Amino acid sequence: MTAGPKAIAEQAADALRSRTGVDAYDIALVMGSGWAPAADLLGEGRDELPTAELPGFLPPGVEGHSGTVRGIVDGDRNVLAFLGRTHLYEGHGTDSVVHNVRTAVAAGARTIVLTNAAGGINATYTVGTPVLIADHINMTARSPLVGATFVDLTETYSAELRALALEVDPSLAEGVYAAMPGPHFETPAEIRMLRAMGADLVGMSTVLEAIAAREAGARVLGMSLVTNIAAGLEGANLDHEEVLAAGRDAAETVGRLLADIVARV
Ligand SMILES: O=P(O)(O)O[C@@H]1C[C@H](O)[C@@H](CO)O1
Ligand SMILES: Nc1nc2[nH]cnc2c(=O)[nH]1
Repeated sequence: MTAGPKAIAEQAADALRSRTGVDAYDIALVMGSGWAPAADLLGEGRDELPTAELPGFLPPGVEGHSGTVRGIVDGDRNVLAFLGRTHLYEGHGTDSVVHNVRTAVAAGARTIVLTNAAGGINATYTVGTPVLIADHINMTARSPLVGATFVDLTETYSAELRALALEVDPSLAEGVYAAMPGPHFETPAEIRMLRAMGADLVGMSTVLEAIAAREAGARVLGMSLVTNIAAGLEGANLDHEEVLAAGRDAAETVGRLLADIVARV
């Protein structure tokens, strides 16, 4: 009988421990498209290894997702940063999407920071705006959970962690993140639908990882970087290069913000 996803996450955590010599990580971050350079500001990188060398991880499938995991020493805390993620649209199923979070929890992390690149729907957002995720709308119609695991999602994105982030920058916007299956971007009609549903941001990741983190009892902080205005709300067409370029431009600002928030967690 093949090992279940949580057993594989335990194996990945054990492999991580033996590779880094770190017994437990305090906090884990997932760096979305364009966020990897921000990780350089999180503290002294001590270990870095390809995630594909750990059980259950797949090689990177998307430009801007390096497929490495970095162990960072931040004062007296051990921070784990996944420089990239696996997306649902890569077609490997939900367990592959949330394996990073399950491995981080198995390695001791009880705080998970999920970052992503997103399209801006809220008219007050401009490209380069970091937005705290207050809640999400899961339009993927998928869940990483199977069976009668009725996980409460009332406070998926920790109010305590959001308050900490707002202490760092009281001007931070907060918004609702809608996750679409992708990999295609949205039609203008879909963006109008999401806006009518109350979404401020639209992306293709994060929500399944957040659900898996909540099932595991970890606190979640979610942050989007608005890398483009969502389809149809402004003239320009959308492409991944634009997303990555916006991430590079904002890396210093969002990296410093993230470092200041992580230091308070
Ligand atoms: O990993 P994230 O959600 O940041 O990646 C975003 C969503 C798509 O995967 C890609 C589109 O450009 O960037
Ligand atoms: N679904 C979706 N994901 C994104 N990631 C970055 N920009 C976008 C966008 O406009 N739509």
